[in-house]
Amino acid sequence: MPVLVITGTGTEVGKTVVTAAVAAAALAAGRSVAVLKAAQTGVRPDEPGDAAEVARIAGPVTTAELARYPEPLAPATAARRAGRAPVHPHEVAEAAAKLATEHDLVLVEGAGGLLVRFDAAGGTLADAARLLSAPVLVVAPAGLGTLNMTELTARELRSRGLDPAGIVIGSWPAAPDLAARCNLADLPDVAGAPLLGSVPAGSGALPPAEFRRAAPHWLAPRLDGSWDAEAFRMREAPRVL
Ligand SMILES: Nc1ncnc2c1ncn2[C@@H]1O[C@H](COP(=O)(O)OP(=O)(O)OP(=O)(O)O)[C@@H](O)[C@H]1O
Ligand SMILES: C[C@H](N)[C@H](N)CCCCCC(=O)O
Ligand SMILES: [Mg+2]
Repeated sequence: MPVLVITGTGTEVGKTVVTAAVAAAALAAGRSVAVLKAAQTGVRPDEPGDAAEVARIAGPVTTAELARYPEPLAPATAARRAGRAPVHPHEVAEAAAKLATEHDLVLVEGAGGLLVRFDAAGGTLADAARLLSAPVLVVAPAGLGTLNMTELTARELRSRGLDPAGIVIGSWPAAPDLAARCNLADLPDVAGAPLLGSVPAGSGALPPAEFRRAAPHWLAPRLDGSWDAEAFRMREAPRVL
């Protein structure tokens, strides 16, 4: 199933920008793309959320958002405080599976890092990825502190039988410092997964046409949507179909 789950080492690491880059690369390769933001927090009803931001920058993708809560918090906390129903992992998996029947590629963006809770039972994006048997892309920052966070995320994925498909650096500085430069060699080692690209800092603010032209060059070819199950070593049939 053509679902790629996009998580990160935390919030504000560039998941949305990376999602847009992957979407743009897939669109440029002639593929149809859907972007599912599992739960959007910290955005008012009249504001564009992450999925809309991807569409703005990357181009014509189908967008979906399962719930929106105004406070900038973890979805479970924001839902509880708003007195609203949370989003459960099986709902994320079902929505992604449905979109996958109609698109060549479905990108599922979480909220914050991998273990951020979606519901009061402690359900997370990792649970949704597991239900989908989907590969998980890990977005990481460039600099010091990244190795530990990335290894923790990759280990957690593996402990759940999930596959860290690779790492993408969400915001690569124009003048990378020593730690950022060293991370290029060390990240694949600590994560046990390839570095599949890096998005230059500031590119989220590029004119969309320029972003779309450049995006395929920031990513390894397999992230343009031409990847298949084998490339991402998917091990099991999807459970929600
Ligand atoms: N490569 C980039 N170019 C431009 N801006 C960036 C880039 N990476 C991150 N940013 C900026 O940093 C902030 C966080 O990025 P982004 O929204 O992609 O993070 P996120 O990981 O998706 O966070 P969330 O957990 O809220 O979904 C945003 O304001 C975004 O505009
Ligand atoms: C509001 C923010 N931008 C994200 N959407 C939610 C991030 C939740 C992080 C929770 C945590 O890890 O402490
Ligand atoms: Mg985001």
